[in-house]
Amino acid sequence: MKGIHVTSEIGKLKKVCLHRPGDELLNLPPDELERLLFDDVPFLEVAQAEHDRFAEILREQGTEVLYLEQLVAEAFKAHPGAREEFLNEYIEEAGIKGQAMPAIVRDYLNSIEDDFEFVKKTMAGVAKSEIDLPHASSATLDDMVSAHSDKESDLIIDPMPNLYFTRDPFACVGNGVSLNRMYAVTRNRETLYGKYIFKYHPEYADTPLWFQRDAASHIEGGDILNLSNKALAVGISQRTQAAAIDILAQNIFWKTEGCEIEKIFAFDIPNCRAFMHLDTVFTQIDVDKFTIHPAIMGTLRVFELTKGATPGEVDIKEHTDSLEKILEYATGVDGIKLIPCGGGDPIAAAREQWNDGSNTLCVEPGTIVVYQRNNVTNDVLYKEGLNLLVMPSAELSRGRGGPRCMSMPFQREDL
Ligand SMILES: NC(=O)NCCC[C@H](N)C(=O)O
Repeated sequence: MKGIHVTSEIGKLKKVCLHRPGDELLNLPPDELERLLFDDVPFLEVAQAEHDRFAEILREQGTEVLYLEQLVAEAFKAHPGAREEFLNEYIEEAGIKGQAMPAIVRDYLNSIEDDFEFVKKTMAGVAKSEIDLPHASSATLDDMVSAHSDKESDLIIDPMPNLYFTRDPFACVGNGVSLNRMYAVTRNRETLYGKYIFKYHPEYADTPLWFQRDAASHIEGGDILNLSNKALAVGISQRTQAAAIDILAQNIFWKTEGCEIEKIFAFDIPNCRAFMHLDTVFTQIDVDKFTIHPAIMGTLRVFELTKGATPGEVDIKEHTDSLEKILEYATGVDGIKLIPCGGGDPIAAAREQWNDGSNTLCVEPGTIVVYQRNNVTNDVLYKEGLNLLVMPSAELSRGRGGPRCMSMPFQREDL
């Protein structure tokens, strides 16, 4: 089957998009970690081995694994001119200082003939040591200072270390995609890759977009959960603004064709790094089960958005029932059970949520990929009868994301 098809969080996973961590993790300057939204410098070789095991686990379940970098290279191959268009946009958004420097870096990147290597290089970033820096006669003062001053970074273009969290820059909903505008500049550049896949890739070029990367407000895929073909949950979080959910609702209900979603449930979660997205505190693992970080219970407000009666109108109401009841109403399934991360121990819950104990990837109802390190939560899940596919996680978890964050389903079987 061609194209995108995702109508739940749990239907059998047929195709998924990953990104194998690459040289972008070698270009991570330790004193820039906060700005780049990363928490440590991982050991690349081990991170890649862990990631390869993740991909292998998915293939063992019959899932086709697609790689973001490969899809972009295929889009360039299929459409002459796409690579040049991408490069122009990439250079414009790369934050390169000086007037002479952008053209120099552009030529340098363009000299990489192989599309796949070219794409990976744009992801890795560019260091000053790689190119001939401009000299006084051919450059502005800004070029000179940024190229040669010790006070400046050793990098001309930042790496994109968060790319292996393919969940966030775009999100598949039904047969379309929310091409996101991200909270931070460092991650907004990642959405360019999705833009070119959904514009030029032979299998995905006609995908409708429910959100555009130049929107006025930000939304990230970790906040978008497909509860059913008719219902979406979206977090209001550090990364997703309520105003972005208004835009999404307008697009889905009124401005675009082909989306089956009739109800959007907005979950207002605390605004902090540990809970950056809804999927860091809440993921669906079976028809009637969700994992949840207990710390969000009690503070959570849930709003329901539906199509209004007159063009452009969206009706909004707040739900005051328990979360279980709201989820029963939203999914149409009775007897919803919430399984707390950390098994009820607040210290274990906080520790394991920090390492994404609530961030599971469901490959079919009741079968989930989890990080090995979250043993307290994993024990609880075993006892609840879940089938756990356990993956190594010492290095990948340093980026603050788990199996759901590291995957973007392109196709799931309908339930
Ligand atoms: N869906 C997710 O929760 N993704 C994890 C993203 C982690 C990344 N370091 C970030 O801060 O954006």
